[in-house]
Amino acid sequence: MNVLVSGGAGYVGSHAARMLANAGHEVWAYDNLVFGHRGAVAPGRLIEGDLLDRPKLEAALKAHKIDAVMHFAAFAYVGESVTDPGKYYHNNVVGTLSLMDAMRAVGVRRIVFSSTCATYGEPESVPIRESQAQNPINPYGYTKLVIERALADYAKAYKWGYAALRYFNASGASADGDLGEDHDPETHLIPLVLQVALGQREHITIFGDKLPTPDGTCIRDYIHVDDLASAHISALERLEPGTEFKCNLGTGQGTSVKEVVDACRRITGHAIPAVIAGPRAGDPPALVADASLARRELGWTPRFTSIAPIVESAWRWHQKHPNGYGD
Ligand SMILES: NC(=O)c1ccc[n+]([C@@H]2O[C@H](COP(=O)([O-])OP(=O)(O)OC[C@H]3O[C@@H](n4cnc5c(N)ncnc54)[C@H](O)[C@@H]3O)[C@@H](O)[C@H]2O)c1
Ligand SMILES: O=c1ccn([C@@H]2O[C@H](COP(=O)(O)OP(=O)(O)O[C@H]3O[C@H](CO)[C@@H](O)[C@H](O)[C@H]3O)[C@@H](O)[C@H]2O)c(=O)[nH]1
Repeated sequence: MNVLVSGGAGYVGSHAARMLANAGHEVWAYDNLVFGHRGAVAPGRLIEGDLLDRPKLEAALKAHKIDAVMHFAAFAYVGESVTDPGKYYHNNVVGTLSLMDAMRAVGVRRIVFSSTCATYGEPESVPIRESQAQNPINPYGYTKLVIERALADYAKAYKWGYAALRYFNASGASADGDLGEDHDPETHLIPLVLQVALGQREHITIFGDKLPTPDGTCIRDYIHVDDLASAHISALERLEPGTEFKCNLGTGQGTSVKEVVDACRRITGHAIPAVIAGPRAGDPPALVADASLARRELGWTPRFTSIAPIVESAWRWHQKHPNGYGD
């Protein structure tokens, strides 16, 4: 297939684009480079453009005879979405509608969308199944939920096939250490801990150690970025007009913040000082996927099921690229 990967210069999108190309698809990354990196895209495969630029999008879809879109482009800082919701609704909702309408105008009817477990808000129970109520507790989560709904409506009315994949915590890096996580500012736990091991930070701050979890720190479901990528490809290859997938993407395993820090200590051999602070506002104590639906519907199985190999892959990337992509 000819696939347009929006946000293809970003963290998850670049891994998916590379895996798609390796699987024999023709791939074009569409990214405005606000957070993305030229070095994360295969040479000659970047179309520099904004989601809100409808004419440019339509031209790209037409010129490359695009069959399907993988849509990663969005803003994803939960805290900033609370203080500046307009920025998030504009980019994530208006921007995505611009993309969807460009697809409609050109006749592209397959899309795989990056949703998030943040659409569930405070979960009713853990592990989280797709049937749980979606009540986001921040604007970022709402922007993703709005698009899930819009996709369902477009799919019904215009006979689209779509997948809304609700990721848990994307983590890790490509096996060769050439693609990885480079966010500025960085807010995610694993890269921050590894920056301590690289000597770029004094310590890691642990947000809360008296939460209702076995060791008192937050539990998350860390899913390797290449496993996310392979789930996207499985979904894409199953999309027909009228197909609808709404699946969690996680491992089903919870790992606490302390366990992540300990794994990083073992793997890097660095003492990694940790400072305990209060919990971060809006952080649920535990988020773990029931990942069985994606296994059944997408025929997908994550290869990374424990934190150590995920951290090992991230550590390879950070050692090889201590300053990220360097742009
Ligand atoms: N990283 C996670 O743990 C996680 C978890 C759940 C969901 N998600 C979702 O997955 C997607 C990818 O996340 P990521 O961590 O790779 O983020 P990222 O910031 O690394 O990548 C997003 C890319 O989209 C581009 N972009 C943003 N707005 C754009 C616009 N208007 N036009 C063109 N390009 C634009 C950015 O330049 C960037 O390259 C996002 O939609 C995010 O909400 C991520
Ligand atoms: O310096 C830090 C950073 C994080 N944490 C904790 O580590 C865990 C993971 O945090 P982080 O890596 O920031 O990820 P999340 O806040 O869980 O959010 C990510 O995962 C969500 C889905 O779970 C996505 O929706 C978001 O886009 C993505 O940022 C949380 O318990 C945090 O409280 C710390 O203790 N110290």
